[in-house]
Amino acid sequence: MSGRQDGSPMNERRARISREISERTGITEALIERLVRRFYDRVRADPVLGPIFAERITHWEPHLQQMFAFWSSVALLTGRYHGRPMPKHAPLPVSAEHFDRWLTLFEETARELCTPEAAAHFAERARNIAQSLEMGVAQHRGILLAPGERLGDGAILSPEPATR
Ligand code: HEM
Repeated sequence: MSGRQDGSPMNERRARISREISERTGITEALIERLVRRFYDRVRADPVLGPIFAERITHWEPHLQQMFAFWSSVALLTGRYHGRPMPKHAPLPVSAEHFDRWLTLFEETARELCTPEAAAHFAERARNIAQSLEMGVAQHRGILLAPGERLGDGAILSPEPATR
């Protein structure tokens, strides 16, 4: 973690960008903290996702702190997060249904706590990251997903044919 907040032009520029996003969307560090805490309360109570987390996370507070930094970096471009999510997710026993459930709970929580604009800002980023994590999980199993394809239990789920 660098965590250094000197007055360099780079840091000033980053701070200005974060402030602009915050003013436009209403997203603040305090809102991120509320969102993350409530989201993981739901994840832990969820029959599909709860057991996967329970097996891997015993101390929740450090994970939550890491997720505050992650969402601060993703939503406000603060650069607070320095981890690498892909290696942590690639070996998980998950498929499309887990990512869909994760996104449903996350978006529900965001809609409850945020303005529509902030909820959309979070949801768009969450979907993109979830998609790339799902591709990473697939690749870890030797499966290359084409655009629109989803990861089934060990197999590929083909995209639905377009309905007209
Ligand atoms: C199938 C759905 C998901 C499951 C079951 C899952 C599970 C987990 C678990 C168990 C960890 C802790 C890993 C460890 O410390 O060993 C973790 C960490 C993390 N997850 Fe997920 N996750 C899911 C989806 C997502 C999505 C969609 C995002 C982002 C939008 C995300 C972001 C993160 C981040 C940033 C970390 C911290 C990684 C680090 O720096 O250590 N996860 N996840």
